[in-house]
Amino acid sequence: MKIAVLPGDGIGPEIIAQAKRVLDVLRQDGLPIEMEEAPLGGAGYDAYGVPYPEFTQKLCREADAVLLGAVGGPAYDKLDRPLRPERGLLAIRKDLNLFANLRPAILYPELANASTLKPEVVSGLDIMIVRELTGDIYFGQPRGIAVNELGEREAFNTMRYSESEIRRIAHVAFGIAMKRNKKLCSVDKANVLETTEFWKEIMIDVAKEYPQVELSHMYVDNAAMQLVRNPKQFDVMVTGNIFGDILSDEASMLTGSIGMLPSASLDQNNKGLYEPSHGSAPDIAGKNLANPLATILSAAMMLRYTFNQEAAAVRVEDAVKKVLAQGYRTADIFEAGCEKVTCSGMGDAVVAAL
Ligand SMILES: NC(=O)c1ccc[n+]([C@@H]2O[C@H](COP(=O)([O-])OP(=O)(O)OC[C@H]3O[C@@H](n4cnc5c(N)ncnc54)[C@H](O)[C@@H]3O)[C@@H](O)[C@H]2O)c1
Ligand SMILES: CC(C)[C@H](C(=O)O)[C@@H](O)C(=O)O
Ligand SMILES: [Mg+2]
Repeated sequence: MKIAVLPGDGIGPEIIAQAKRVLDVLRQDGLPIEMEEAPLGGAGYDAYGVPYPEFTQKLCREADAVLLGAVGGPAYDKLDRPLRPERGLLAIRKDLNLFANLRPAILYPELANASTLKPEVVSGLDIMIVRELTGDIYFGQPRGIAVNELGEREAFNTMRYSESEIRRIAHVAFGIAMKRNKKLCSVDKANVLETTEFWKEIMIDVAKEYPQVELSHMYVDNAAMQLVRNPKQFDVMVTGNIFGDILSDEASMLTGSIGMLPSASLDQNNKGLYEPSHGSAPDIAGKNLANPLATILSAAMMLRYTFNQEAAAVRVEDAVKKVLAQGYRTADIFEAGCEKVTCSGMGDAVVAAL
């Protein structure tokens, strides 16, 4: 089980350290886990002058899975666009063909009060957001900032999806729906954008191969509203790269904190990159305050999706449930009556629970 570990920037190294401790426990208990580290994002720029260095690329290509912290930070925001940390993240997703991004928003019962929504709105929540990750306006050409024919500067990006790109993510989403409650909601803006009108057409076509799945469609603006009005109407949601980026951050707050939302980014063969859905949180970096649970839960997803180690994945998830039941809380999910712990303190608790 060869894992490339990319701590990244900001809180990345702090949260990755805790996930590594969890994997160390599993290794001591017999899983053949090998971990090797490499820099990505700002750390890549600092070490090699580029956000996705060749050294990192080679390690990730050779590994079975990649565990990533987060990238980015104010120190790098003034760099030329191709050198910025976020470009490193997009590059690795594209390079490894990680087109299927799974972002499960699950509310642990103990955190019902940590959500900013009323407990009855979110209790029992279990949504899987399937986000297409290597297409859309993120990668579409042409893009840029240029002077137009009137001599004025203008900026442009291109929303683009090919039929095969939509088909393959549709199959992933329908496959997941088949294993869950056989309900899939495809989110688009087909009333305005041709790209997503086409998306909807292909979703309807692929649905013929999954007659047991009930497919519905929703415009993205309505979906954003419904996610806070009545999130439990959703089971599996599938959408494009940009809408999925936004809706998954929104869904994270249903679970109490963005520090709770893990993710898996998979290729056709379930090789995957696993990372929390949140960013490098520069405001709390270096203070040992970050919530490491999204990263630890991402490691659990890695055990499940890439390594087929369901029992080990459940063991990690159960350990997370246990520490929450024991009342341990990082600052982002803290409530009165609980015990506030640091990032490494939460790691201690999870290791003890394991
Ligand atoms: N996958 C990634 O690597 C990724 C994702 C999103 C943003 N980013 C980058 O991160 C930087 C900061 O972006 P941002 O501020 O918009 O988003 P962010 O997710 O880093 O932070 C948003 C807010 O959530 C809090 N937060 C995030 N993760 C947390 C955790 N684990 N525990 C407790 N609190 C947490 C932060 O303190 C902040 O207040 C930017 O450079 C951005 O490009 C990277
Ligand atoms: C940092 C950024 C490139 C990234 C994205 O937009 O995909 C992030 O927001 C995410 O959700 O993983
Ligand atoms: Mg995002």
